[in-house]
Amino acid sequence: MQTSPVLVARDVRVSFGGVPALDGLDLVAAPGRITALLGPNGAGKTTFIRCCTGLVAPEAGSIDLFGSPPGSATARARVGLMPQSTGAWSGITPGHLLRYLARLYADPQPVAELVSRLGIGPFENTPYRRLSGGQQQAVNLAGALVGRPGLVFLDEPTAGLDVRAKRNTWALVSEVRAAGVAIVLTTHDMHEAATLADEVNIVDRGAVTAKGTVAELTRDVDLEEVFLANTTGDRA
Ligand SMILES: Nc1ncnc2c1ncn2[C@@H]1O[C@H](COP(=O)(O)OP(=O)(O)OP(=O)(O)O)[C@@H](O)[C@H]1O
Repeated sequence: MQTSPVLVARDVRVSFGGVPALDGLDLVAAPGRITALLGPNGAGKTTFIRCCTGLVAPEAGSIDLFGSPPGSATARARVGLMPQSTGAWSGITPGHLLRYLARLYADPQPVAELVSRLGIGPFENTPYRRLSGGQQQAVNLAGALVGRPGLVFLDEPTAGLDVRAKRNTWALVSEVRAAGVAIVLTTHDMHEAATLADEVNIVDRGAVTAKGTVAELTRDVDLEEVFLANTTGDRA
């Protein structure tokens, strides 16, 4: 049975210095489904996520999260974000950061459970800026999930991870999906998209140029070929 979408974005438009970054992007995301956004560098994926989390105000179009606008109290309480990078110079430790974030939510996940599930324990008391890229990714993912979001944005969650860490992240993301969370995932890894995504949206120059399930999109060629056929990549 199809559930109602928790994210509905229509004709979203943003430009920076007169240059369009989002040029009429449409997207929906539903509970218990992984919706992948694939696109070349500079296609507008992160800008779209920033619009959905209230960090960038679109010039036109609409974004509805659980019936509320981005940045509203309702949306903030129910939406999690794993950004591509966070304040990497911070001296805060993962333990402090996660306990601080947990206090922002009414019914957070126990931090100890997340720390254990994501293997953060050995570096829980190390300042964030001293962590490896992969360790920082684990902390960022924990931060996105600590508030038990109904919708979570994962912006390149496995970029730079080794194979084992990547598979661990895939398993966790699949568990989160099975718990009924709507997941919007960006990745440059076509294998990751083919493995995880329920629906793929290919984004080029700020708009969706192809969408469908992996099976629908890859009837004749693999996902990499579909990506290349539907993108130009001249905006990086
Ligand atoms: N704050 C900003 N000021 C000016 N230009 C910006 C800003 N944020 C994004 N852009 C531009 O908007 C376009 C889209 O960038 P965005 O980061 O959304 O792409 P992306 O698809 O996430 O790329 P990548 O795959 O490399 O992460 C790019 O041309 C980028 O240079």
